[in-house]
Amino acid sequence: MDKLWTELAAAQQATPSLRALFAQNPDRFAEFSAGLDDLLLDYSKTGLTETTRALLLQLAEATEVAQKRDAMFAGEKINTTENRAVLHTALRNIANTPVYVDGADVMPEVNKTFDALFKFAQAVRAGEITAADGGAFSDVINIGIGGSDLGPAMVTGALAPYHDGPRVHFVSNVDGAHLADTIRPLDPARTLIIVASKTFTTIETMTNAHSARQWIVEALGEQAVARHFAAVSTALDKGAVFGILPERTFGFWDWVGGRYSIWSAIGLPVMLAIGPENFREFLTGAHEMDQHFRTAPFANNLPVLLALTGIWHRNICGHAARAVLPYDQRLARFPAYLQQLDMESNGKRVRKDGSAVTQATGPLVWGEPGTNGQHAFYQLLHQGTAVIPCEFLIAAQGHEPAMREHHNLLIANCLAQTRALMLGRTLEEAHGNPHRVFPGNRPSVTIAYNKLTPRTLGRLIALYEHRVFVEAAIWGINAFDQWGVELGKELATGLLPIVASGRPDQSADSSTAGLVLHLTKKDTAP
Ligand SMILES: O=P(O)(O)OC[C@H]1O[C@H](O)[C@H](O)[C@@H](O)[C@@H]1O
Repeated sequence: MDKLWTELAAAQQATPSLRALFAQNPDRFAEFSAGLDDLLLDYSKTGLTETTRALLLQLAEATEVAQKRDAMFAGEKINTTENRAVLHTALRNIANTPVYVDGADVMPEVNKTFDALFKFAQAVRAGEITAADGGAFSDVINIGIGGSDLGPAMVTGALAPYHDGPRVHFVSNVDGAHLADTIRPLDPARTLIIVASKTFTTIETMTNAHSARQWIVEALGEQAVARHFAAVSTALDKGAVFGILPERTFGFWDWVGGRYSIWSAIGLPVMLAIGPENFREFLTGAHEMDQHFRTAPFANNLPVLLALTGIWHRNICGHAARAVLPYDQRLARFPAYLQQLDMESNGKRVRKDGSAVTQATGPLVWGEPGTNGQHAFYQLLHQGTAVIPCEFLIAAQGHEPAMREHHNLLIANCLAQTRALMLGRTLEEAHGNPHRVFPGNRPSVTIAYNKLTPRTLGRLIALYEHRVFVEAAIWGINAFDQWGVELGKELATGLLPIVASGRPDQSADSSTAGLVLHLTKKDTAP
């Protein structure tokens, strides 16, 4: 395997510029793109050549990506540090083929849970499950954080044209401002609150849930809690303690990672907003990508190819970041969603066996929708000293046919950016003005699709999930644990009494002690 890395590094040195690659090969687009129906991955504007692509495909083989993929789908406990299977794919297994964990088929339980969820969502939407006063719910607040927030919040935003249910709001931050600003315009009598937490112990979510409970109790009385709350968790008993009825408590399983949980009961706010049928379409799209990932030859396999561009940029070219740039306003939260998916999964420094990695792992992932980003940070993408590979997402059609002129502008801008990054502008083309020179040769991939439907969104998310999987498989790391978030949580718990008392003890370092004193002194501001 070391030999492959060495050969890749040598081949990279010999790679012509993107300008040259396109000049040499008029068929480059056709040869360096792949698709699944209308979903197209164009990676021709990266430096990959036939040689380096072949080497990367060999690397995927040498690191047993296919075997690791099959082990995941088969329900093997590939999350070794937590001794768990990884089966978010079972949640969208609309083919309903059996999926075994510890010898038992999980599909009957999955189907039962979806039946209950869809029934609940439909009844709330139809005004059959009502608020304490017998009226319908007009608003829903999802209280959750991390995977219990980013997935449903992103998907709810992305599928706005399909909303025909109650308005859905999201509260995640423990900063009281988030809850306060969300509830201010809402009527507690018309509001359903979902407490979404895999563990039901996350301090931010529990704190927000208790304050929201107080808001309901103060306005409607203690007896209203049962009618105004629902819970989503793997710890079903903990919801009952909170006063949430068992029939409004929806479970999922330890084999669903938080950042992979949008396909589970965590998707309840989405089901409420767009309805069970559209949610099923969303699951169908993801299932189609799963099937593609399992069966397509690697040379045409979208998650594998997207992962290989990632490996090329991170490990062979040494680029530390990648930008995700949806030219799709409704995907505004997609970069934030991917930050958790990618960085919490692949921000690791030891392999599965505990040995230190010898290759760089997950890059910094960031981004904003275009065209907005163009007027903000694209300066650095084009002329900054760091090269940041970009991933553009764009639909052929918007949901606003009467505004085609807008959409044409969106497409033209997206393509112009990929072209500008690739071509750059020479000193000669810039008439000798160095400030107007663009180095160019900056790579990007473009993911294009017909329209951002529930099904397409399902495919897109599954594409990125499996991309993260393939990269982790090549690096030999566990993409499914997140021990790196624990230390901060432990220290916060230890600091809370000190902050509450305003009296740091001997154990605090001078910076922490100084900051505690500064932040807990009486407000003397004018
Ligand atoms: O759903 P919960 O158990 O409340 O967890 C919410 C989030 O918190 C944790 O800190 C993890 O880093 C995330 O992966 C998780 O999604």
